[in-house]
This record gives sequence, structure tokens and C-alpha cells, in this order.
Amino acid sequence: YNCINLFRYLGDDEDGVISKESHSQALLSKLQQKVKQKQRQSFTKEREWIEEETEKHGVTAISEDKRQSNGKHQLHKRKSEVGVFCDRATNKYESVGRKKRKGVPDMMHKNQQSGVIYLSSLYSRSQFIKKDSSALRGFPVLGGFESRSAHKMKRVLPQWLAEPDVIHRDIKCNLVPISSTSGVSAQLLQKLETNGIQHFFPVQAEVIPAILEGVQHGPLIGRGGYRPRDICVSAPTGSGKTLSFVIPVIQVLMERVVCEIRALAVLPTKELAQQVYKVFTSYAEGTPVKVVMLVGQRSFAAECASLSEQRGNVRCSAADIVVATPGRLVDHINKNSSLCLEHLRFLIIDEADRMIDSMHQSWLSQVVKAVYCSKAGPESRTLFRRTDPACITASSLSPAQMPLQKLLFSATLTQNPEKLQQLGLQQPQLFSSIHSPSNSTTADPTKKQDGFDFPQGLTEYYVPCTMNKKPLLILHFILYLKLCPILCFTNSRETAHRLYHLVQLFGGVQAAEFSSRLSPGERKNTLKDFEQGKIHLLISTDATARGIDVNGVKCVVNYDAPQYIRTYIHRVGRTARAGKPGLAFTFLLRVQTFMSHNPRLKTQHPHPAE
Ligand SMILES: Nc1ncnc2c1ncn2[C@@H]1O[C@H](COP(=O)(O)OP(=O)(O)OP(=O)(O)O)[C@@H](O)[C@H]1O
Repeated sequence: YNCINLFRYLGDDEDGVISKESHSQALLSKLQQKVKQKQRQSFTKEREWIEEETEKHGVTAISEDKRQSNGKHQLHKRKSEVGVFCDRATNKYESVGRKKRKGVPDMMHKNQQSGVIYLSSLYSRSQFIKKDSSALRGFPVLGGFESRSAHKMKRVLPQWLAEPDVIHRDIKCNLVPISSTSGVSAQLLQKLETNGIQHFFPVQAEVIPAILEGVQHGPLIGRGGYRPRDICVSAPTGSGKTLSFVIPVIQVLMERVVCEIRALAVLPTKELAQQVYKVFTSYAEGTPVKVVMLVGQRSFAAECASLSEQRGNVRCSAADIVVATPGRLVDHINKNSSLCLEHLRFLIIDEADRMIDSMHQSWLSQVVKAVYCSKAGPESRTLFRRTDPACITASSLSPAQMPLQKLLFSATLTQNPEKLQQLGLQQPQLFSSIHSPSNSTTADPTKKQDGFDFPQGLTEYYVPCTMNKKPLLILHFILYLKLCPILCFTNSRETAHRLYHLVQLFGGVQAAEFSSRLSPGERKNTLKDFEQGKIHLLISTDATARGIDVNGVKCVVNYDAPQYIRTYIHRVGRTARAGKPGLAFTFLLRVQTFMSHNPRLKTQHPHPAE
């Protein structure tokens, strides 16, 4: 910069005698002097500021020379155990003490005990310089514009997301007698009662009539002659979302004449698909409705055979409802000619947010393609022409065609319109239990985009602890607090395996592990044993975090804190289901307690002496 100035501006000759070269040299030395002066000023100001901070907080900095000669960036503590911390992101200074050190890097913690605060290279000297100090350090600011924070965009949600149909959170106070829900046949009501269900939960009381309304005038047209609206449901874990799609789908299909695949339920894991398949079959029993599962539990050939049957010379569909995992479904779409989705009326996407995340498998586009492209060619579709609907116009509505209605369910359904857009929803209707300000058309942009709800009966605790004490705490929970059965989550299958062996070595606790280490058969048996109360402690990876409905789980323990809020919601949601109470404990290491901002969590000291 100085050099540029040297050539650009030579200044006026003082006496006209000095040669150009000597003049340049004089000017250069003059500028160098100025630079030195500026640097001196800068260091003085910096030292003044550090001394000022020292007086305020009781910290003093050793000089720059000494610091460099030590080879370490360190500050010596003098009066009290308080330091000054600069947040790189905000450029704000914060005093930190031993007790209260929010956001202080790990390096600082470790060494405070020795009375010296070490600064990691991340928080180097430059960060101890005030905001305007760049000018003082001999670097003139070009332009000199004041930095202004960028204007934040106001988030505007689509109306259907902003104004959902509200589902009551409190299950117990909002039970609806099953007989008062119109559209459910006496046969199904009888079945519900046999299964011990006299009342519908709030989500069921809202969603079942909404789905049935779409088929009130037959499966072809919805309300007002339009295509039925797609339905999205966001309700807490254990609130009964499964029955809210099983009942209306069975209700609609039990009146069908010809057996064709008319409902497809897609779930992210084998275990979840098996669970939903079980509920479907239990309510389809005694009706003509046939349910088939495609999850890879049986051989591909066996699954193909279950989809169709030979009647005389004709091959007919043997399934009304298919429950599948996305990978296996795509295999069948591509390789199995007996899977025909041309008559599909309901596409159920359970754990929808997870299914959106796994959209890279492009399972949805393959399903939609299979729905709208006839395998037998266009000439075979004489009765109903089925085309992928684009915009609704008078001509597009004139030929009757079977609509494909999507039903989405999740406890953590995203509100991100960009993500939801991937699903190609038709005039969607949202049912949600969330009453957060994020559900307003012009929500506060600083607020997180997704707000999620927890079951009412859930009490959450966090347990500050060290790594070594975690296994002891688990044993304490089982042996002294008698909190079994416990479902304990780890972040890796290695940790789950190690903890399992540790508990086995200790003895006296019926424990089992659940992870991808186990074969599908072993996993099924383990879950069965846990449900039957044969296992007191089930140590699991996130394989059981979503959707798994195990009756009577009293307590969930996050042995390792989950990385994402969604994972936390699904993990703790394995207890406090169907309006029952439940406990959730999260073991937090000291460093993690600084990061935890969940105001819902209460601290729990299992050992009063600690
Ligand atoms: N109306 C009802 N009366 C009594 N129990 C019910 C009723 N509806 C559902 N349940 C029971 O509540 C439990 C939780 O239901 P379900 O598995 O459908 O919850 P969910 O909302 O899908 O949970 P998740 O989000 O974790 O998948 C199940 O054991 C189910 O049998």
C-alpha cells in the first residue's frame, strides 16, 4: 500500500535541488517513520485496553514479546479465576468464571485448574483486540464503510402450513367415543372394541373423518368434485397416528369389488414396516382386504408370489394393501411384473420427514411413475385414463380418473416448504398439535423453522456426569431406583456392545443389545423379549428410536446425548405413549451441559451426595 502511494504521489520538491531518487528515499523513510509511530500507538492502545480489562476482571496479559518467547499464547491469572473470552462469531467480549463459562473452548477449561488460562490458537491474541483495532494495527481500512448487519428476510409460510387444523395435545382430556365418529362401519367398531379401544385419541378423531370425507362420493372424486386433498399429520410420538390411517384405509377398501393394490404404506425400516403390517392385518381380519408386506424378510420370489394369484387362466392381484420399505419397493417396481400400482388410491408415508431425507433413492418418483404409466401400454386403459395431474383445468377434470392421495405422518414433520415440495402435494391439509408462533404466516425469522411437540406425560431430566460414571448410573437406575424396563440409547453400535458386555460382567441385570450387529431374526426376538418383560435393560442404537411401539417402557436413557433434536424427540418418545406417563434421562458430560439449551430439561442428581 505504501509502495503504491510512493509511485502515485511524489509530493512537491522542497527546494528543487534534491534529485528524484534522494527525494524518493526521503519520502520512504518518512513513511516508514509514520508506520512505526502508528504501530507504537496501536500497541499502547491495545495494552491500555487489556489493562482496563484486567482491572475489571482480574486478569493480566503477559507482553507480546514474552508471549512469543514462551512460544505459547497464554495469560496469567492473578486475582480471581475469571477470564475474558471473545466470541469470534459475534466479536463480543464476555467474562468467564469457573462456575459460569458458557461457550468457552475446551482448552480453556482444562488448564484453568492450574491457574493459567491457555488460549487455543482459535482464540489468539488478535481476538483480544477491540473491534476498531484493525485501523490501529497499521492496516488502514479502505473505504471506511461501517459494517451493517444484513437485513433478515421475513419468513412467510404457505397458508396450509401456517394455519393447520389443530390437534389437542392432551390425550386423556380429549378422548372421543368411537361410535360418535361417522363413517366407521359397525364391523370395524366391533374390532376396535375387541382390541380394547373405546375412544379415539385426538389425532384419530380429526384425521379419520378427514380421510373418509375424501371418499364420501366414491374413490374417484373428492369434496366438490375435485381431487381429494393430500393430508399431512404432525402429532407427538405415541399419539396414535398409526390407527388414524389404518382405520379409514381398511374402511374404504372393505367395500371394494376387485382386488387391486389400492393402498401403499412406505416406512423407513423393516421393524417399523412389520409393526404397521401387524396393525393392518389385525383390522383387516374378517374383511376381504388382503395385506402384503415387502421388506426383504422373505425371498424375492416368495414376495412376488404373495402379490398375485392364478384364477383359471387369469393372474389376479392378491393384495389390497402393500406395506414396504423404500429399497425393497423399488426392487419390486423394477423387477416384478406382478406388482401393479395403476389402481393405487392411497400412498401412506409414515415417518415422513425421514422418508423425505431418504428421497435420494428416488423411490417416490419411481412409485409415481408406476402409478401413471401402465405396464400393459396405453391401449389397455380403456375405462380410466390415468395421467400425472399437472394444473387443474376444466379439461383435465372432465375424464374421471383415480386420484392418488398422499397421507403423511410424523412426530417431526418438517415445515420447510422446500423439502415438502419434493413430495408434490396436492392442496395439502395439515393437522398439527403445535401451537408455536412459527405457525403464523409471518413468523419471527430468528425462530427455528421446525417446532415439535412432546407427549404430555413425559418428564425429562438431564444428568450431569463423567464418562466413567455412565455405566454405574445405568446400574443405579435399575438396581436402586427400580426404573426398569429401560430403553438405553447409544450413538454407536460399538458403545452399545461395550456397555452390554460391561453390564453382563457386573451381573444381576437382564440386559440385551439391539443394533445392526444382530440379524433381522435376532432383532425381532429381542424386541419380543423386551416387550414381554424378559429384558430389563435394552441397549440400542437409533435403530429403535423411531416409531417402535413397545408397551410399558417406563424409562428412556440417552446414554450418549443425541446429535439432533429430531433424534432426541423420537428416542424419548419410546416412553410416555398413548397418554401414559414416562421418564427420559439424558447423560450429559460437563462440556455438553454448556451447549444444552433445552429449557424443558430438569437437572437430576441421582446421587444426592454429588
Ligand atoms: N384410541 C386408542 N386407545 C387406546 N390405545 C391406543 C389408541 N390409539 C392408539 N393406541 C395405542 O397407542 C400406542 C401408540 O400408538 P402409535 O404407535 O400409533 O403412535 P404414533 O403416534 O404412531 O407414535 P410414533 O410417532 O412414535 O410412531 C400403541 O400402542 C397403540 O396401540
